[in-house]
Amino acid sequence: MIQPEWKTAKEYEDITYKKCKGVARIAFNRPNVRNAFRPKTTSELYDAFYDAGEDVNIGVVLLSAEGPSSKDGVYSFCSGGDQKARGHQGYVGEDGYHRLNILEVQRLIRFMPKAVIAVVPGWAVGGGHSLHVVCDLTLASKEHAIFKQTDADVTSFDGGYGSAYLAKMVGQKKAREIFFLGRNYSAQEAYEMGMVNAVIPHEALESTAYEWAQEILAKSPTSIKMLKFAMNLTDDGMVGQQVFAGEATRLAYMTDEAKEGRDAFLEKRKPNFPKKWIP
Ligand SMILES: CC(C)(COP(=O)(O)OP(=O)(O)OC[C@H]1O[C@@H](n2cnc3c(N)ncnc32)[C@H](O)[C@@H]1OP(=O)(O)O)[C@@H](O)C(=O)NCCC(=O)NCCSC(=O)CCC(=O)c1ccccc1C(=O)O
Repeated sequence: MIQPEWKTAKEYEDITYKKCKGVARIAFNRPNVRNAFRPKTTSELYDAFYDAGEDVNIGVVLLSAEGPSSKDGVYSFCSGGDQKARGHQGYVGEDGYHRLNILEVQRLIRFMPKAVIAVVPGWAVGGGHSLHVVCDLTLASKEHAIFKQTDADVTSFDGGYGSAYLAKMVGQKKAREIFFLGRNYSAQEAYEMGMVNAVIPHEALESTAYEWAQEILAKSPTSIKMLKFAMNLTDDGMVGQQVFAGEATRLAYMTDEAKEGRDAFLEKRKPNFPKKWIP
């Protein structure tokens, strides 16, 4: 079992943020409330994910959780929006504004050009369940992971990736069952449905996630990025096309044609493109 030597990348209140050999680990750190997120948590998540996205030395991000709870020893990944912070228009932060900014975190995960792995040590519930859905891969604790959708209990429904994309993953009937009945599902059941990649003994969960990350890091970064964006494309409409096409343009920038186009403009002459119509 590999024991990564994590180094704290930045100190936060509601999350921890560490890095080691190409891998960033962002973890919820409110275990006594089952890692529910309040606006401070989502702002910190956004900041850390943005940093991991910008860091050229990072290729894979683990979204994990600290724990267990010091009150009762229960493990959790995330239990969604903190219902104590919920106002009449969203979740209320220290500035008094009502926000739904976990969706911005979802978009960062979805559109970052790096693989994001959800590492689920315990409860993944409500908005916490949606977060694992939007991650590229999910690894779950054999003993402690429980998947559950309570959105319909608290009238805070994720009608985007959390439900519609989940339905693409597990099928329409199963997704409707998950949301309409709100039952508990074990890691093994979630695996059989197709929303978990592997069920891992709890002791080995974090080290396995790190090993999966290292396997991904051994691949070509451009391939991983283009494959992620290609697989996103059909579900993300024009935005999916925009993200994929942006990277195609970047690849075109690297050709002699692009250099000639730029140089011709700067030298105020007609471009003389290499006439190679590659079949
Ligand atoms: C997770 C549970 C099933 C765990 O049950 P159990 O093990 O019995 O523990 P409890 O005793 O219930 O909880 C222990 C302790 O934690 C507190 N707690 C747990 N979850 C939350 C929470 N979400 N908010 C606040 N506090 C929480 C609990 O009160 C206890 O505290 P004590 O002080 O010790 O009493 C169970 O806990 C459970 O069901 N939790 C609630 C799950 C839930 O309903 N979550 C919210 C779903 S809605 C959501 O997540 C937002 C959706 C969303 O993100 C969104 C959607 C659409 C548009 C935008 C958005 C957006 O951006 O927000």
